[in-house]
Amino acid sequence: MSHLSPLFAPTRPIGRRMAAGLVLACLAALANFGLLALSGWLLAAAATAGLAGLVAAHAFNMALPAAGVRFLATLRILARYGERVVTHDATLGLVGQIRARSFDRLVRQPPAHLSRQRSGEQLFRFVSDTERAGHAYLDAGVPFVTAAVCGLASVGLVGAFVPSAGLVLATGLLTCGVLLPLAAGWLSDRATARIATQQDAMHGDLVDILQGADEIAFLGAEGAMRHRLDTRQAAIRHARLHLAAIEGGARALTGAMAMLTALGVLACASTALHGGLLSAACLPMLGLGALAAFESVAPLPAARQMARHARLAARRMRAACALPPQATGGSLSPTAPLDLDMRAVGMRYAPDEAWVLRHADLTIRQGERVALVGPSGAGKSTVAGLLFGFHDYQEGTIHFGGTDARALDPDALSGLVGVMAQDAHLFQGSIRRNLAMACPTADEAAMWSALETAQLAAFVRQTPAGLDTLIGEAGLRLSGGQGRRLALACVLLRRPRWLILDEPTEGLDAATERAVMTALMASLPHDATLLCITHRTAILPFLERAVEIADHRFHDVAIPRGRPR
Ligand SMILES: Nc1ncnc2c1ncn2[C@@H]1O[C@H](COP(=O)(O)OP(=O)(O)OP(=O)(O)O)[C@@H](O)[C@H]1O
Repeated sequence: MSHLSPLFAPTRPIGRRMAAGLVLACLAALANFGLLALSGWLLAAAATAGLAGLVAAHAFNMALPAAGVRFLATLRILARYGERVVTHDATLGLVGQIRARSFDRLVRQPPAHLSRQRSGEQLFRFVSDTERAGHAYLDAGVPFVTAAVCGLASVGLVGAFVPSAGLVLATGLLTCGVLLPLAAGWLSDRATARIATQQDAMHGDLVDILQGADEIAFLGAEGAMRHRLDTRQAAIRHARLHLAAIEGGARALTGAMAMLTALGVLACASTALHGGLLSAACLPMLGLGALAAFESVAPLPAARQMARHARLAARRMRAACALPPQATGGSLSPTAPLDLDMRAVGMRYAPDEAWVLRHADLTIRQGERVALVGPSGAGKSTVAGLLFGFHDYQEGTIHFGGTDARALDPDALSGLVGVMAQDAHLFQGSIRRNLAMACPTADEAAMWSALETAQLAAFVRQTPAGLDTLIGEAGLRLSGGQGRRLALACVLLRRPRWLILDEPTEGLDAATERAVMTALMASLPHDATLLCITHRTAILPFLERAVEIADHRFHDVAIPRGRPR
């Protein structure tokens, strides 16, 4: 059970609902067993009374057992209905709780760790694995507990009438309720693991395909992608068929075993009948009761497979959430200047990859306006990621505002530093929604002011819906340049004291680029820092200092002078 705790341990209210669901499930199974057994007894007793003559038939009291049959039938219906409602409600609650807990843990993990995972696989873990793990109670726990309770009760009752029949029933139930699920589980574990692996990879592929749909179409790679998905799907189908065959075989064996056991129970009961130890009416009661007892063990091989699915899902969730939360607590001093100080930093994305930065020193003082330049792939974007913890570094130290960057509280940092990444994401919805996401407290005047600086206000004004113009998923209804300017407006709206802009004027014509840079520089408070990551020499004259990344280090370089026009 260690894998169920603490990520999967139910809260007290959910635990109570789970327990109530188990009680109702057991009640429904016991009512079913009692109903069949009592009906068998009633029919046989009525028949033997009828055969014994008119007096015996009149003396036979039908009312009480008939009322018992009606009571058990009603109880079975109500308990089954209640069981469905309560167990499903508890399961939904449990899944929701597991999702909330795992989300909480995932978001507190170091961004460097999160950014190394495939987003599709992360999505799968979060959606599917949490559901599977939460369903362990419904798909495996309820059937096993019900079978155990009903099995014990039926063996007890049958054994109370004829002990040898109880022994036969116990042997049959143990074979089908323990040995068969174990054997079925042993045979299906590899297929279950294969399904999990393939589904993991397929969800990763699907997200890749959705995100790169345009590129796949342009490259004419639809066939290759379809083939890849088909291959995975075929492997999943094959494994599922394997599981279905095992489950079907186990069900057939359970059916055969139920018949054999019922015959064995009847044989023992007949011996007792001949010995005068049992009345004839009890014979069908014991036979039907034995058959009814097998109804509760029939789902166990499938439940064992579900338990394995849930166990794998729980293990993956636990692994995904295993890293300790990002170390925080390095609060920034309100008086210390927000200087960035990198000393002898060495960074590479993986131990077997080339160093991006090595022995790299850089100091940027608060209020400086700096361009970070260098050839493509030199490591410019990596520097922004290092400050925010999206990438980890292996050597040296990075301090921001005098505090170790690794220990900085991400919330405090995001309040001070605004980053416009190279692939800045826009959210589906309106322009207003995107601006409000960046700064929920901003009023309309502030939104327009940020749009003015980003040179997007004129475009928004001439659209019929203005700020409420819908921009589509990931800003698809905007041009590349408009999307970047909206992303810039979002960052400016937060009025951060440090601004990191990765290619802010990418996709803009020369005149708009100049207008954006002029308005941006005019809007910055004098103590705000600007770090512009850029290839575009046209924006260098707007800045005070240029730093080039070459040979994995930072080098100050001269800015071509001449005032920007
Ligand atoms: N997530 C990643 N995993 C592994 N390597 C990466 C990753 N991101 C970048 N790199 C590698 O790190 C190096 C620096 O990349 P980076 O994006 O920082 O360069 P850049 O100077 O910003 O390039 P560009 O100007 O083309 O945007 C490159 O060699 C790149 O291949």
